[in-house]
This record gives sequence, structure tokens and C-alpha cells, in this order.
Amino acid sequence: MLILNHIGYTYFNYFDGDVGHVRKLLEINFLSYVAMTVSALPLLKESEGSIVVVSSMAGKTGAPFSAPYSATKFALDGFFSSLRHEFIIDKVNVSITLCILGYIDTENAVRAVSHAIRATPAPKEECALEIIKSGALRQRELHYPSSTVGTMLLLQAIAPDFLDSLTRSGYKVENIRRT
Ligand SMILES: NC(=O)C1=CN([C@@H]2O[C@H](COP(=O)(O)OP(=O)(O)OC[C@H]3O[C@@H](n4cnc5c(N)ncnc54)[C@H](OP(=O)(O)O)[C@@H]3O)[C@@H](O)[C@H]2O)C=CC1
Ligand SMILES: C[C@H](CCC(=O)O)[C@H]1CC[C@H]2[C@@H]3C(=O)C[C@@H]4C[C@H](O)CC[C@]4(C)[C@H]3CC[C@]12C
Repeated sequence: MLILNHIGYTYFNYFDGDVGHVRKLLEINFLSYVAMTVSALPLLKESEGSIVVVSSMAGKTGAPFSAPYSATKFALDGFFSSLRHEFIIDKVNVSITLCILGYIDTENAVRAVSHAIRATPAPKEECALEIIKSGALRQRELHYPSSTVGTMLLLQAIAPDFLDSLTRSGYKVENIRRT
């Protein structure tokens, strides 16, 4: 099983116009996932294995103050959803699981956003277990925590403007200092 999980450092703030940072983050959060998939594919095909791609709610719906990060996560969805089609057409028995995660209590995430996000983060240990289970069960997508992510995706489909305003209301915008 190939689990793609790493991310590069990004700022949590208004987009500052730095195109170089977006390019660098795409390299770390997106292109390296593509490169690792290409390298592992011969072995994955032989073992009829699984690819698990760790993404985010911010890769399904736009979230404020994380434009470069969000772009890299949307790119993962596009690439790996397309690849999944090709595997099926080509009868390649390698599963692809996209993990759509909400706010998780890892040290870096809590340090970066707790001053500005009202939601309580979900536990990282349970999240890690769900990620591994979803890959082993060859699920198409994991939604964790399922109630929050499930509700947000439903609202996106039926009432996207309402979801956007709900998302914005979850932020303490007054605590974001423009840099
Ligand atoms: N925490 C959250 O709220 C959420 C997280 N996610 C996703 O979950 C996954 C894990 O997030 P989280 O654990 O919070 O992230 P962290 O920032 O805590 O960890 C990121 C990891 O990536 C590694 N890394 C950074 N740059 C590179 C690089 N250039 N090459 C290789 N490895 C690198 C870091 O290694 P080192 O420590 O050595 O620098 C670190 O282990 C990510 O894909 C993230 O997008 C999704 C939604 C919410
Ligand atoms: C606030 C969002 C979810 C709304 C909710 O009610 O739970 C979060 C969903 C995903 C989060 C971001 C994420 O994907 C991880 C990033 C990691 C970086 O270290 C900084 C923080 C994140 C941008 C993080 C911010 C909150 C979410 C958008």
C-alpha cells in the first residue's frame, strides 16, 4: 500500500500574491505524489495493491486563508480521479482512495489555525487508523470525521452559497493579521 501524506509548509493568511510559493507547494503537495506513484506502480500492479492519497475538505471546497494549499489538494482529486478511470478501463487492479479530512489535531495544524478556527479538531490517532482502513478496504473515498465532512459535501451539492457562508462563519477573521 502506498500512502501519500506529506505536505510542505504554507502560511495561513490572505493570499499574498507569491506565485513562487504556489509553484513550490504544487511541487511538494502534488507533483511529488505523481512521481512517487509512477515509481511504485510496477510493484503495485504486481501485488494488486492500493494507493491512498491524503487530501482535505480544502481540496473539495474552497476554504479561506489557504489558497495555495487548497489548489494543491484540488489538483490531487483531478489527477487521481482520472487515473482511477484509466485503471478500470485497463483492468489494472490497483485501488485509489482519496481521503477527505476535516480539521485534525496534529501539532502543526493546531499551531497554525487554532487562533482563527472555531471548530474542535478531530483526534489524529483515530484519523490515522481510518486512513489505513480505507486503503485496506479499497474504498473510493474516506470522509473523516464522517459527520462534518459528509454534511459539508451534501451542502456543497445542494446549497453551495450556504456552505460558503457557513464555512466563513467558522473563522475568527479578526484574528488573521495581514502579513
Ligand atoms: N491536520 C489537519 O487539520 C489536516 C491535515 N490534512 C492532511 O493530512 C496530511 C498530514 O497532515 P499533518 O500531519 O497535519 O501535517 P504536518 O505538517 O504535521 O506534517 C507534514 C509532514 O510532511 C513532511 N514534509 C514536509 N515537507 C516535505 C518534503 N519536501 N518532502 C518530504 N516530506 C516533507 C514533514 O516532515 P518533517 O517533519 O521532517 O518536516 C511532516 O512529517 C496532509 O496531507 C494534510 O494535507 C488534511 C486536512 C486537515
Ligand atoms: C476549517 C476546515 C474544516 C471546517 C470544519 O468545520 O471542520 C478545515 C478543513 C481542512 C483544514 C485545513 C487542512 O486541510 C490542513 C491545513 C494544514 C496546515 O498545516 C494549516 C491548516 C490547514 C490549512 C487546515 C485549516 C482548517 C481546515 C480548512
